[in-house]
Amino acid sequence: VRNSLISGNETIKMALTIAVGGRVWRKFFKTFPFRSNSALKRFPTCRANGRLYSTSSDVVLVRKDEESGIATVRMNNPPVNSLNPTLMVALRSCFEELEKDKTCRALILTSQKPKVFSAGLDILQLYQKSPDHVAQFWEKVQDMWLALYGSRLITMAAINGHCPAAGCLLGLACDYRIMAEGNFRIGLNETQLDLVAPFWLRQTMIDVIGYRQAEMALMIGALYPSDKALQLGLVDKLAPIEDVQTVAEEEVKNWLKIPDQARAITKMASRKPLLDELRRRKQEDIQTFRDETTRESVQKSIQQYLEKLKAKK
Ligand SMILES: CC/C=C\C/C=C\CCCC/C=C/C(=O)SCCNC(=O)CCNC(=O)[C@H](O)C(C)(C)COP(=O)(O)OP(=O)(O)OC[C@H]1O[C@@H](n2cnc3c(N)ncnc32)[C@H](O)[C@@H]1OP(=O)(O)O
Repeated sequence: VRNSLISGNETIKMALTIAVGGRVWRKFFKTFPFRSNSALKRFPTCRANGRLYSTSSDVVLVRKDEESGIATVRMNNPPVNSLNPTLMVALRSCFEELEKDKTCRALILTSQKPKVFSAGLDILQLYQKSPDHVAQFWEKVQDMWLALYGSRLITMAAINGHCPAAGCLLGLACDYRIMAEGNFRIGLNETQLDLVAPFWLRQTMIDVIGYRQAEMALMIGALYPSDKALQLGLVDKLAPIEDVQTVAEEEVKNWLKIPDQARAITKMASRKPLLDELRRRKQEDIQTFRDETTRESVQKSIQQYLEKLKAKK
């Protein structure tokens, strides 16, 4: 599925879309439905209206520049932006609101707390929890990823610190990654916790750094320092930590010179197969995650990992 870029029918649909001029975006969204409206209603909204705006829970801060159409989305879940249900729902809601905002053209995803972009999934949510809890948790991961990976916007990760596991998942879902120079690490270290990255996350890693490097990185659960990540193509640019945001804004401005429509259609042409595959296999993926994570041996590994984290101090 992954290798067949886009079917003949879809290519014709896209060509028609381009041909109809004024109604182009309506057709475009019909061809590539990014989100479900019913799902939107279930989540807290986060309007980006030109001033610093925070969601009801304050875990996501959004500032949109009305002139340029660039929104900066800051994760604000101290101490390490671990992705708990509240943060994931707020992120998803935020991505979807920005998607709907016709004046928004780009989003920069970053951390409010420099030195840690995100510590990945909240491990405590995976430890000694009921299968139902774990299943619901995983659906939130999927939905957050679908909203970001399937976004029509220019998406840029301003990785201003450590970026392991699901932190890296967020970065990989973006179009471009700028990371802080220095002693910060990024990668998919799931195997170190006895977890297996799901097919859609593995695929994005392969798409970004190529098969051989991705296979190796995933097997050993590698966390790379930023210079090595640059060399592998896991990130696209490095900047001093205090400049990551500015460099991201400059990069977005270059991307804004490309017409939105052609850029977004091109992006969707390459991402649609994977988006569709996850949508199709969503329940199967949830069941696998639930069954794997609640397995006794995995629970033991998670417990040991948590103990190691605590013992660090
Ligand atoms: C076929 C498919 C089958 C199955 C699928 C199964 C799995 C799919 C996997 C899905 C993909 C994603 C997985 C994940 O994201 S798992 C999370 C992995 N994350 C990590 O390994 C990072 C762990 N954290 C760190 O390394 C450091 O905290 C970090 C980020 C480098 C920052 O270091 P530092 O600033 O020194 O901060 P501390 O380590 O002191 O941490 C402060 C505080 O936060 C707690 N904490 C850290 N990380 C997490 C976390 N991820 N979840 C929950 N809590 C975390 C830490 O314990 C400290 O707590 P304290 O109470 O001691 O203050």
